[in-house]
Amino acid sequence: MDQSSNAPMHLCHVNKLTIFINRTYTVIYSVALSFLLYYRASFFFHDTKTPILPSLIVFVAELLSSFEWLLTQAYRWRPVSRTVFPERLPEDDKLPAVDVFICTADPEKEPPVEVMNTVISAMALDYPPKKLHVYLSDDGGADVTLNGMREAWTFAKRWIPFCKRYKIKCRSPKAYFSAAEDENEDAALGVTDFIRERQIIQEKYEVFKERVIEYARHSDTGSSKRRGHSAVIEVIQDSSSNHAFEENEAKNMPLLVYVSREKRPSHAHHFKAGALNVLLRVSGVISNSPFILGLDCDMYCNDPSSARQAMCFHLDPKLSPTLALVQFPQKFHNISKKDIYDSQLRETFTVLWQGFDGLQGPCVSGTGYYIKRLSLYGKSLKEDHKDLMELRTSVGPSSEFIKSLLGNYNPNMKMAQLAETQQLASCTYEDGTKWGEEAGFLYASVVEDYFTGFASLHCKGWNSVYCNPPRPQFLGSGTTNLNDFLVQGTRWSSGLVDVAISKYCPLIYGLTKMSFLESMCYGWLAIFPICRFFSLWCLATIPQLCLVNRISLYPEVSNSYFWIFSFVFLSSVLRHLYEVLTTEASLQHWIYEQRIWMMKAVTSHLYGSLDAFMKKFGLREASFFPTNKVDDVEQLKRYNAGVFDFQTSALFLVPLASLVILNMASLCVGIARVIFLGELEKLFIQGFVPFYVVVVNYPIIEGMLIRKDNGRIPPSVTLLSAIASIIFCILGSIIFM
Ligand SMILES: O=c1ccn([C@@H]2O[C@H](COP(=O)(O)OP(=O)(O)O[C@H]3O[C@H](CO)[C@@H](O)[C@H](O)[C@H]3O)[C@@H](O)[C@H]2O)c(=O)[nH]1
Ligand SMILES: [Mn+2]
Repeated sequence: MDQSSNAPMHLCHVNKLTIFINRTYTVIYSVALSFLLYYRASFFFHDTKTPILPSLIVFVAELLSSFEWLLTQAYRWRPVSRTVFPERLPEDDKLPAVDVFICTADPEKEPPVEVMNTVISAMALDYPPKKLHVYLSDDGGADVTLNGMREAWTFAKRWIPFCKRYKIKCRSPKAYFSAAEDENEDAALGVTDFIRERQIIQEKYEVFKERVIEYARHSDTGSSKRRGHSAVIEVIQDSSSNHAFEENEAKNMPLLVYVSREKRPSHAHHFKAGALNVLLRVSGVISNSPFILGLDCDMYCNDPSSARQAMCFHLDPKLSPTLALVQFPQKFHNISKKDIYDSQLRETFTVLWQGFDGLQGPCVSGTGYYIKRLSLYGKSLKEDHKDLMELRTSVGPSSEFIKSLLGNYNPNMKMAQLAETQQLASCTYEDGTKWGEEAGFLYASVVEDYFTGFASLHCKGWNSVYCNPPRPQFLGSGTTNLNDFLVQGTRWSSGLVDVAISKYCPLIYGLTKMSFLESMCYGWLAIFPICRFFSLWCLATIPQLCLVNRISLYPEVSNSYFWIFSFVFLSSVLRHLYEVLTTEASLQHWIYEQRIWMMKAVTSHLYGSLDAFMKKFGLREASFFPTNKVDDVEQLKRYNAGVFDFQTSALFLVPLASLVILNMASLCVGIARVIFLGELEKLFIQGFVPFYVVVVNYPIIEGMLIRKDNGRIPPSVTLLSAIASIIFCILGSIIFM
């Protein structure tokens, strides 16, 4: 390791050409948009024949989507990418310690074998074992998880040395053994010892897996257990010994700790943020590492080098004083070539986060980040932390924990500390403290990651970086059916809109606390669900209703504004296509995104926004239903074949189907008018809107009218939707006439 040289541990690349293209586009498109909005606005003064209401609604929709578009330009202002040189890090004994936090909540939706694979992969990170501590938070309080951890520990004692000896890259045993040989890039392939040993380990893995499955069969995984149970904290170790730290050192094993916080139905538990805060406290009195790797239970380490890669930034003296976290992208192991739901979240992790990175850095993205512990303690530490009384009111009464905060702390576990963890994980510990408001992960939104990154980190002067190396460092399971996808999208929208309509709205609160462009990025995330559901609902109904009622909303072909509208539409579509193609996705994927973007806007974004408003007015309670990580064989088959699976709630299906029916009907009226009245020139744009909606959403039509399998849209839903769109059409006509 060359420590003496001054070579940098990381580089940041600014792509000048991309920046030039992006900024030029922003300018040209802004001009076109201004003309478009001018056309609309002047319409109210000149045209007195046309009813005002439809034009007004369309105008508001256009204003909102223009505003949304403007905010996204911040992400295009200065995208950067980064390279790291972990080989230039200091010696192992100079590396800081890392605590890994893994959260699981429900053994039925999150298969224990997979969760254990994540645990094992984290234990096998390429990092000094003495400096690695893995904590699993189990909100399900399930026996299978605790027993699974004990089994995982035993298996890891064989697995870790094997991985290290043969430099295995993929350290989740499940992923490793299920990959084809050439995918694993095994350096020692062909060496007889290696082949023999791999065989033995594979058998051990099968035994381990069977035992966990067996536990799951007999374990109490009922929902009553999930809602209420006492705290269980256990350092996993061999039953014969009684000092985990010394023993681990001898065996070159990282520390492994099971944490199931106390939960009572009478106490709000604040979902994942609550779980993470318990982990912060419990780990504080056990290992108290200065850095934390946050992982979801399905996100296994696909490459052991992530900790070292992250340290390339955290140990850079120039960056480190203000650097709160290094974020890796979320990537998924189960993405189909025909990713019809855009489960890979392409735009977020290939375009937006790079743009964020060129400013003050991306927000915390839930999983796959290395964060500085100190940055999470909020106000309590940045200000004078010698005032003990104030610390007590802020982080609670535990003196062991306060000792850990003050830094003069020797992380050497004693029984007393372990007893202290019971108190730290109890559901009353946070009463009257600042946990969730200033300290730790924040509770005000179910997208705790986004909100914490915003209010606790970037607003307080911390920065972050985004590291997206060619080999994915972490791989999780993406959603593979429409239902999970829309439910997840609804939760995200709800959590984001929570922030938009709170006093923390980034477009106001953020302006004085961070750079203007950074607050635009945060602002876009908070308000896009509202903008999109509103503008999409309007554009999917108003021009169509007007077409049926012979009200004209757009300029005729002969009008010069026709070209403005055409340019705005075509260039945005082509711009999207360009981004899709330059981020290694296919032409087909571009259509998938256009479609799922519309589908999400009229369902998830709508319901999420409503949910947020209802919570605000006290009409609903916050909820967090973990995403299902168990694949239904049939649904998975459809996803892989690129066929929509419409087995989801009618709440999602009816809006989708009704809107498509309405658009089909208005398209027919439009065609009739063109044929019989020769109104092509007059109707071009207004007829094109439903045409585009129908073409892009063809799978919905197929699901209603053509398919006969289980995944189609049930006839009853189609009927209901048809009735809904007829009623809508009649009501609309009455209002607009
Ligand atoms: O009460 C809860 C609910 C969830 N979780 C865990 O939180 C993680 C994320 O939940 P998941 O169901 O996978 O939700 P996703 O929508 O896939 O998660 C994304 O969005 C969340 C915010 O809504 C972020 O916290 C996640 O990191 C991010 O991956 C999982 O490990 C869960 O076990 C808990 O620990 N306790
Ligand atoms: Mn997830």
